[in-house]
Amino acid sequence: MSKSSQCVVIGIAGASASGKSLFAKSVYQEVSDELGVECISVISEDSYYKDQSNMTMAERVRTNYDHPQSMDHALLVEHLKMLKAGHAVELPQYSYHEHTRLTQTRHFKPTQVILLEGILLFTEKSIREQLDASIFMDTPLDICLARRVERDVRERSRSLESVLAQYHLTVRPMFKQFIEPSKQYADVIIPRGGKNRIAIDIIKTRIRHLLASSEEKN
Ligand SMILES: Nc1ncnc2c1ncn2[C@@H]1O[C@H](COP(=O)(O)OP(=O)(O)O)[C@@H](O)[C@H]1O
Ligand SMILES: Nc1ccn([C@@H]2O[C@H](COP(=O)(O)O)[C@@H](O)[C@H]2O)c(=O)n1
Repeated sequence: MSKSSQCVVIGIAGASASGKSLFAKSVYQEVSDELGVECISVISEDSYYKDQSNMTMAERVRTNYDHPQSMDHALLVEHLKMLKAGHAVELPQYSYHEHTRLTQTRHFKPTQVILLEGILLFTEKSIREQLDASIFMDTPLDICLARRVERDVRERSRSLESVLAQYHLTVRPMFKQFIEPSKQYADVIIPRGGKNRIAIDIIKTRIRHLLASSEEKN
């Protein structure tokens, strides 16, 4: 991407397991198949969970990962500003097994469109100010819970008991306190989740327009 090109950031928020990643992945796959991998990329807010390498595993397990303070949002905002200015960043890599950042980072160059997905994105004004469009995945919580149980047991090495305990202790209460109220900041609210075909097509059309108008300017 040349420094004069625009870098558009589309935020995708919503409950855990509401389908944010799947939605972002589907849009990414289809846009990159059509227009090339160099024009679009995905960043997960989860990469910006705070580093906890100085804590014991017992302490890490007790962290409330659904509270805004668990995230290094200042670093995320700094990176978004750098990407928008045409500079590459060192993207942190996160381990759900270790509950902390990995030591290695990923060298990440700006693309014309960045899909940024995460539960707490709209709760911070400083992040909202960096978003060019905001999408909220409005999937019923019971469906999110069923999907989270399956995903966390399969992909995040969790037991059924730990997923349910965490859900009652932090995931649901923090959704009610922080995430659900942040829906008011969305430009588009998408029901049902990551496989909503019409929503994927609408966002793809918007991206095509953004890319076309950015080419006209250059
Ligand atoms: N519409 C859907 N139908 C069926 N499964 C879905 C749907 N949306 C998401 N999933 C599945 O639910 C799980 C959680 O979705 P994911 O996209 O990881 O959620 P999030 O990023 O919001 O936490 C994943 O295993 C995903 O494949
Ligand atoms: N060490 C961690 C870090 C995060 N979580 C949970 O992940 C959820 C956010 O990710 P999604 O892909 O589901 O949006 C969040 O609800 C945290 O509870 C975790 O369990 N362990």
